Amino acid sequence: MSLIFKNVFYSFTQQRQISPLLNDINFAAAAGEFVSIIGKSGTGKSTLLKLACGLDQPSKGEILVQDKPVFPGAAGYMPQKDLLLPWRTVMENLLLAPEIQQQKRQKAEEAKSWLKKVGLWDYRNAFPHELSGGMRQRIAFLRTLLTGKEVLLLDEPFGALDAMTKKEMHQWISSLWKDLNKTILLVTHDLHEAVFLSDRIIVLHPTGETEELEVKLPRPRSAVLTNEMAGLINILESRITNEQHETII
Ligand SMILES: Nc1ncnc2c1ncn2[C@@H]1O[C@H](COP(=O)(O)OP(=O)(O)OP(=O)(O)O)[C@@H](O)[C@H]1O
Repeated sequence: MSLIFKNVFYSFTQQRQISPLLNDINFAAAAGEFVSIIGKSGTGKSTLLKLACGLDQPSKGEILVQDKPVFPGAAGYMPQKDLLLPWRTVMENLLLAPEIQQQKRQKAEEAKSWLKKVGLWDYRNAFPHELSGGMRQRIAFLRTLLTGKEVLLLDEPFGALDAMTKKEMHQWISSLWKDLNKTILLVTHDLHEAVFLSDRIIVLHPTGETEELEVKLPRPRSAVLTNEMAGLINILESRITNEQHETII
């Protein structure tokens, strides 16, 4: 397993609620699996990703990334905002982290090859303000890929994009991911996105508990909403809105 949450509890010290924000979270993501986390606002999705990044410690329980206790930098992280530095070109942004880690020369070839592969080579010397929202997110995703980590944590990366660009990004990530063999944990509010991209969806409830839904639809998946997809989205919607939940599967 690439990522394991074992009996994880988490409370903020200054938290007003009596029960913990995350309440005995258990799940595992296999190598190469695409898992999404959905849930109402404030249920702790971003907190869960923060723990998976090793940026904070659970109050109780264990988090393993590739069979080792998580540490900062064990997984690649992509936030909702692309955080590209406006004064650096696309290539310079891609090579920022390698530069700090003194791996710029080794990673430069890899960065070039990714830019060519995804059709952004002509933009290598462009500055972020010269790119569309979708292009910026592609660069931000490539930057996460260049970390070379097996586990990638994506926190609502397409949340700020318009509907059409978002759809294009779904197709793009999905076709890229099938050859990557990376484990992806995606936090999203978009149920269609979760169903289109995921092998498995974890619903985080306000009680701090979870339930899971396996997405058994064959790939590549239809860009147009099918009856099966709509059915799954309905199930997820009812699970999110109904706090008195029973197990889905
Ligand atoms: N540093 C903090 N100290 C205290 N409480 C916090 C802190 N950060 C977040 N919280 C609270 O923890 C809860 C979960 O926050 P989190 O951002 O993880 O939720 P989320 O499910 O990702 O929300 P959203 O869907 O709105 O992004 C919220 O009620 C939030 O107010």
